[in-house]
Amino acid sequence: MSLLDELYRSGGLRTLDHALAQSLRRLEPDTPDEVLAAAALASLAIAQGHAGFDPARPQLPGDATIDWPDAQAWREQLVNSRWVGTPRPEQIAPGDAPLVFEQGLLYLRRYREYERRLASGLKRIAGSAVADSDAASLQPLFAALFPQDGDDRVAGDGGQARAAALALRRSLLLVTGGPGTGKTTTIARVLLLLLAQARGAGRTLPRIALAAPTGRAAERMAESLRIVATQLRAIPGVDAALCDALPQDARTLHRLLGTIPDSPRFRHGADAPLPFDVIVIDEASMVDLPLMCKLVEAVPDGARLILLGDRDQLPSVEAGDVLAAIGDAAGEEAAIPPELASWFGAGGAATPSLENRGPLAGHRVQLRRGYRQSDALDLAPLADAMRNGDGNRALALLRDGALAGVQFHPGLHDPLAGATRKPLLAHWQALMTLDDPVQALACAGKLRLLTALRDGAQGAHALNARIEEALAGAQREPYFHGRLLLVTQNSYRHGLFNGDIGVCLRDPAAGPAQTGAVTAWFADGAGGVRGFHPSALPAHDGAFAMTVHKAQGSEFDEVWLLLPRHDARTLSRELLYTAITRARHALHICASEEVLRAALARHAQRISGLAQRLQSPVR
Ligand SMILES: Nc1ncnc2c1ncn2[C@@H]1O[C@H](COP(=O)(O)OP(=O)(O)OP(=O)(O)O)[C@@H](O)[C@H]1O
Repeated sequence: MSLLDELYRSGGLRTLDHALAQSLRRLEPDTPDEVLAAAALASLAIAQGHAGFDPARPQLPGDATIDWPDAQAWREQLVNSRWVGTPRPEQIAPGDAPLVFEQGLLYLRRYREYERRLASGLKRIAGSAVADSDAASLQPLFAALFPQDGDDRVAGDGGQARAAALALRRSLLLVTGGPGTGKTTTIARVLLLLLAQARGAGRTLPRIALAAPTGRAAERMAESLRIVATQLRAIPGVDAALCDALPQDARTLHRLLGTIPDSPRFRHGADAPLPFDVIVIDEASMVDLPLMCKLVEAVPDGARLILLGDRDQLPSVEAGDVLAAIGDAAGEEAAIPPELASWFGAGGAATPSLENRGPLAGHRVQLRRGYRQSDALDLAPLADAMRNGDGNRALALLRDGALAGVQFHPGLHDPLAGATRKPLLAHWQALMTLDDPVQALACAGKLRLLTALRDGAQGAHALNARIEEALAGAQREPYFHGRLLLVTQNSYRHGLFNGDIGVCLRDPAAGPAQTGAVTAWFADGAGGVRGFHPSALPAHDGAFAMTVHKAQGSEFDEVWLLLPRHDARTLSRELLYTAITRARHALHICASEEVLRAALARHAQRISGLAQRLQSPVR
């Protein structure tokens, strides 16, 4: 049996992957079987979140054991195939070859081009000079925003102040850090400095855009920014008029770039750059390779791009772990620009030296200290252990039971049965007693059951069905009073986005038999709500339980995390870290020790050539 047939029969390939290989065979029947198989695997790689396929690390989903070809011989066959282009790194791949072999990876041509274009776009932004100004005039405001005296908590570990200083001097900046390390707080201060800088130089104020990959993340970003703006007004030496000029709203990346109906293209791109001088993207770890490429190409020359994110979270579902690659290429830490070192007193001189001299060196700051303290939840030690994949430490902490707000239920595979059923259902039953949409949505955000899987007995679908039945009976109406909904598709027409959560409420004046009296309510992002007839909604699911992937970018007061009975490839330390950091006040983990340990031993690693491209000098 040919390798391609073996792969297809094993069930690991998708029909699409197989069809690509078959079409190459039809066009040229002599194409070696290994080349066809590699083409199918390059197509499958995208669906698995990789940018390309590495013949030295072949793998299929499922348990099939395949006798893989020797990696070196396989590579040679690929580079000698007419279907495979081998352009130089900065060269556009030839249009007549659907595949590209480069840096040891076989790419679908389109994804290789996304990587090449993204790398070249990031280098363009990193290399462009920022508007020069008299830095000294900003020093008093900087000192007010980032006091350097040891007692003041705003000085923190210096990471926030360093990020701000760098943002003044760099047109590309990556600010990474875990939840509550002050990314939004810092960026609000940076924006204020940039506004003050422009005003001091007599220039028009910079046009600022805030965006995030999902509607929920954009809403959270805008909310945090509004809170920080209020705090900033109270700082002596900060001009309230400048605080008023801070942006109040954030949008999704799709909306920022301008979707064109039924097209993967956007209105803004290299030919029609975004009309902004400063572009800040939150939750950048969720942005996939094609979208980041399109964003970066739409950043106008001379504009600033600031990416905020937590690289330890799950990478985007689609291809590429872009934030991690940019982080790797930028190196660990950036030094304070020498011209601003005096702002940091004695500490300014002791800045890290830059070992890494690539084009992105000096463009990243990692915020390390967490500020979002809750007396109710002591999450930091567990989050650190999980982030580092330290199974022994994580389990010791969980078994010990000494972390406030964290409860471990070892071996509990069904929280909807036994002693945990009642308290879980009680929360949603309380939701069903509410009539006011604002209150109901606030109540909805308090508790969420998170699962690693979508399908199967422990998947989000089955759990939602069981919760819905428990709440409203087997004969329930599809949109019963108190049902939670999760939007699974972006709809610009509705202003509803993948990940948005809504609640169905019956009009209190309507009789029980009255149909059409249920409205699905969603937050409008400005403290209000918007109602939709359920039949008019874009694609949606139930939302009492949801996958960790869907919960990314959201937070809940109480999180119940349910892991599958048996280890699964989707489990990883990034998935666990993302899940537990969704909790604000209480966290319950239902899992066996073996599955937790196996998950923490696995990295949600993505195969990509981006970091290497970003490290090579600009030509
Ligand atoms: N230097 C600081 N001193 C005191 N409090 C701070 C400091 N930085 C941030 N905080 C507080 O910590 C909390 C979290 O800050 P912020 O929302 O900016 O973090 P974040 O990294 O953007 O979080 P997330 O990843 O959840 O979006 C806020 O309540 C903020 O006021």
